[in-house]
Amino acid sequence: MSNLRLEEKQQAFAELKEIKTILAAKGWFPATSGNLSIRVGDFAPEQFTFAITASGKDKSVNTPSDFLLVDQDGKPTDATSLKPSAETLIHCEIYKATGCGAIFHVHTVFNNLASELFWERGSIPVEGVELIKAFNIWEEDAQIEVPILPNYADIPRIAELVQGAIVPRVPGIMLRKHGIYAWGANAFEAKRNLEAFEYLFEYVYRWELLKK
Ligand SMILES: CSCCC(=O)C(=O)COP(=O)(O)O
Ligand SMILES: [Zn+2]
Repeated sequence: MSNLRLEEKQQAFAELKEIKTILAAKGWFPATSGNLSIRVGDFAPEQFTFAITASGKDKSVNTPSDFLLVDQDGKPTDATSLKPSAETLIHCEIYKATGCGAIFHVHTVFNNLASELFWERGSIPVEGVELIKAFNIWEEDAQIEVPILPNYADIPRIAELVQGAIVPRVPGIMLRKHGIYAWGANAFEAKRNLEAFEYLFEYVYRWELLKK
């Protein structure tokens, strides 16, 4: 491995560790759920590399074997005994579709409830809430729809739906009764977007109950 690549890898692992620690403190990785990735190096849709959490780990604990590098097909780039996240193929499709720099996935009660509440609509509507501006959408009373995909047990079946589901100005997709994938140009933006989605899902769910 070249020195440059080693440095980039170490930097990506350090960033993932920092984000993982912050999100774990919010209780957003219950029961080993969730996965995080950051792209490393240049991007071309047919060839790129990213650092991702290893599968099945307790994401509230930091160990020397929490992350590994994979290629655009989700295959480890270096010899390792670690297994990449079971949901790596979803990350691959999001990178290919958006060219983003980081993707964070969490399971929370509010994102699960919101996805079930609006499952038949196919998307979670959010209207006029200030935090929509976190997505760099500045119009007054903006309305967005967060796409919801079915939570098939077979991850490749979900992965093949990802590109068609993505709405350009909405940096996230929900899997039904599973969790949100939020992305951004870098880790800062992906974290900001993830936090905005979680706030908006809680708002939408509570507002639906209040209206009844
Ligand atoms: C007990 S969580 C079920 C799998 C999942 O949805 C998830 O986010 C974690 O999977 P990983 O392989 O990334 O640990
Ligand atoms: Zn998951």
